[in-house]
Amino acid sequence: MAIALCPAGTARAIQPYVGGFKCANQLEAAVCISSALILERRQGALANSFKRRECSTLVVRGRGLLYPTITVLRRAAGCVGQKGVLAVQDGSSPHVEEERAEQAWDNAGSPNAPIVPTSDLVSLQIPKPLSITDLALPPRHGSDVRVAYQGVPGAYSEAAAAKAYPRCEAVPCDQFEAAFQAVELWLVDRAVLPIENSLGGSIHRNYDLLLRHRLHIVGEVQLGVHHCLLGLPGVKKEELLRVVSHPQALAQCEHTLVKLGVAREAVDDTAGAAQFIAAHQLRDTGAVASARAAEIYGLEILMDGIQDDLDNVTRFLMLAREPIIPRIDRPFKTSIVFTLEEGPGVLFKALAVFALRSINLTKIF
Ligand SMILES: O=C(O)C(=O)C[C@]1(C(=O)O)C=C[C@@H](O)C=C1
Repeated sequence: MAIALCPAGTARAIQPYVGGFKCANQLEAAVCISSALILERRQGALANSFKRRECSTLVVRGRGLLYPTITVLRRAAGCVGQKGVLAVQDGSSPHVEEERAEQAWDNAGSPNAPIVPTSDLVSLQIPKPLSITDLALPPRHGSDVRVAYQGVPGAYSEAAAAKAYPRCEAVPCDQFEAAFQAVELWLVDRAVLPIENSLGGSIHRNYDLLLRHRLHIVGEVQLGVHHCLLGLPGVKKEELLRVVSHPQALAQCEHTLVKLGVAREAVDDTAGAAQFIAAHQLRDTGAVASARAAEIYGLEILMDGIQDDLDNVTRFLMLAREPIIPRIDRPFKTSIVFTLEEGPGVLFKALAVFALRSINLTKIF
């Protein structure tokens, strides 16, 4: 199953809706959902019916800022009980994404229900498109969830993804922005985001990312982070002049690194630091990273368990396009962001809302 979009080659992805592509004054989107369905939307008019056809493609077309909403896609997917998949186009060369629809969607609407009315259509921002070349998409290997993480293989975020979704396909992204966009553009199902560490505290930058994007927290996982000092084979730790790693990892190993008397340099992720040393054969440079990173990049473990506290735990959030609707049969954790007008006692009053309903607060940020 495959889709190619926008023959003119000017399509731009629209965030955060699935399959939204703005092309000049027209919108085109396509999603591949099954081998037996086409959703047709006529130019300039709102379609209100789905047509079943012998075709492997679901296509939605419209003029202006129409957008195929998740409702549309869900409903369409409901026709065949399969999950939709999206193709992305950037610039003039058409990119085609292929994927098997593997998961049945919950609560898919009736195929005959009306499409979202025009009044519901909202203006959408048009972000810089994420191109397929920005995010290499390996084959699925039968895994059931694709999880984007920031870093390269061997990063702790990859381990967190595997802990949360043991059969997942972890998709490396060079930046958190790319991981978020990958979810928003339906290239992956989830993104994993480190949010807090037992030694370093809150990761403020990532809280800001949560505010800037419209993804929802659907889970969390706590991972024991066991840092090693890595170097090229044959190198002794006394020979190191500098150590590179993610700033959080460097902070978590402060005591050891101070004792070693090395310069510290921050890079994007721990495993990336290991990869960098291996790629440039840097004999005077060490990396703070996982034992798995040592294995992947052919480095030696010069010191093991170098974090300042043996119980070094990082909490990671799992993000998805859609929220989980909390059930009442078990407790759910919810994150709320709000602002208050300046004034005496306003914070007290806001918190009273929770206290009066016996809602336990685990963290105020
Ligand atoms: O660089 C990595 O390996 C990451 O997964 C990032 C990260 C972080 O951002 O805190 C995750 C866990 C550790 O606390 C150190 C680094």
